[in-house]
Amino acid sequence: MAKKIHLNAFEMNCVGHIAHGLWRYPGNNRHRYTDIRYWTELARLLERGKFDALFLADVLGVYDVYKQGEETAIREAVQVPCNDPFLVVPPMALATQHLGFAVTFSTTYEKPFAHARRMSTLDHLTKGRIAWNVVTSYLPGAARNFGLDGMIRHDERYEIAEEYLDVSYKLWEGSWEDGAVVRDAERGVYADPDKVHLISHEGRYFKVPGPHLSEPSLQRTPVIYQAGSSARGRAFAAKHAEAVFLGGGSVEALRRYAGDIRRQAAACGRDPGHLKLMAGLLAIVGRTEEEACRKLADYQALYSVEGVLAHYGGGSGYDLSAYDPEDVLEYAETDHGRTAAAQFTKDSPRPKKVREVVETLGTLGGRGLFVVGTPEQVADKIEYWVEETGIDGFNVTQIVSPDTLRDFVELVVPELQRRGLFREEYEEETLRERLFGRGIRRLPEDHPGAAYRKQPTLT
Ligand SMILES: Cc1cc2nc3c(=O)[nH]c(=O)nc-3n(C[C@H](O)[C@H](O)[C@H](O)COP(=O)(O)O)c2cc1C
Repeated sequence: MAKKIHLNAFEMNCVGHIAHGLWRYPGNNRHRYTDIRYWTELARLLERGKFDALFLADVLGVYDVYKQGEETAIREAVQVPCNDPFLVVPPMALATQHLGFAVTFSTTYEKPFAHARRMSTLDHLTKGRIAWNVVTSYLPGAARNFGLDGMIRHDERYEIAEEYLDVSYKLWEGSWEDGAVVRDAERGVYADPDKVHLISHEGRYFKVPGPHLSEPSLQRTPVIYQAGSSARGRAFAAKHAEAVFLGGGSVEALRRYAGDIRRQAAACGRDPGHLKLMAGLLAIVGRTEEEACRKLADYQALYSVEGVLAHYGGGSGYDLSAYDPEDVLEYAETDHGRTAAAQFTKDSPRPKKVREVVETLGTLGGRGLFVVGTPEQVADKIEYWVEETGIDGFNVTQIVSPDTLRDFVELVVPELQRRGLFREEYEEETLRERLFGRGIRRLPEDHPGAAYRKQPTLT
């Protein structure tokens, strides 16, 4: 039987997420991101399309590498203005019954104790439909906004993330026992103190005695997503992630990253089947090929190269305005995102001149899996990419809102369902069950967080 794929919508609480300049496209609703109804309408659309989840990216600073300043990012609305991704989840959860929500949150700047409660609160309110996309951030402005002079070194950010997750697992899995909450009105006992434990964490970066402030939610630990495909990022994903948003713009890079993460997961004692690997997908769909191509031409005419270069500059650390266009872009290690830095250097099949990289970036779809065509043609490419790379699904990027995702829901999803590649109905209650099967509400036994369930009382 054909492998069923997983679909997330890839979004961000801002005007210019990925398709920079397209806020000018007539009828684009992106400017409505500050209206709560924009989000509930989007959530209902995705639920109509039986999507697994809405995946919300986030950053905590302004992109200021390109042309050594923030002007371009602000003028072009490159992920600024940008609002908090957590706060749009409750209204969307109220407007839906099944759709999951994966929210990006960085382990580098805010402490784990308050974050653990925020995630437990959302897991309660969504009835087990919440996921956490674990990132370590890559913008110098974010570091400055949290009182640092500059970014913490790239690999040390992942060391902090390791301890951050340990604290989180202890709070989610090891503090409140099942059955701690008794709600015994006659005896006047809401919770049994003997079943609520300190976590007594003392580590290199965090000191958290506990106990957790939230009572156990359906999933306890939210589904753990991770996005960051550097060598250190892949090692982190192999140990912790249940779902990975892979970087890498080519089939070869995706295949290599996917294989590496699965091999490393097995080496960590995890069943590689307990990780779902997703790639970003830009799909422009028409009822006819001509219609799809006309949409592409209209979108391309408004696509902002300046905006894309500002985005790429922050992600990779490379200010392409400072290079000679005829120079070959060489890999240089920075503390920004190393997946982005590798894309046109180490991951490129041949050396690329800066001029070529700018041309590629300036072309819609230049950075990843991209398809323009009829529903059948899009489904054909989706089948091909899954077979060629071994990935399990996609984060479907919104170009024009809500057109892009509405086209995908109304035209591509039925074709995928017809081919037996995608669910026709939601069957599971929680997000983790949707990814791994009915009854699997909590972390599997082979996940490092599960170890804290077995630990003796920590008080
Ligand atoms: C596909 C993809 C999506 C990402 N999305 C975000 C994001 O929304 N916010 C963020 O701070 N970092 C994001 N990152 C970057 C990493 O998660 C992380 O911030 C890290 O510093 C850079 O990762 P890397 O060097 O392992 O690529 C993303 C990376 C990839 C590959």
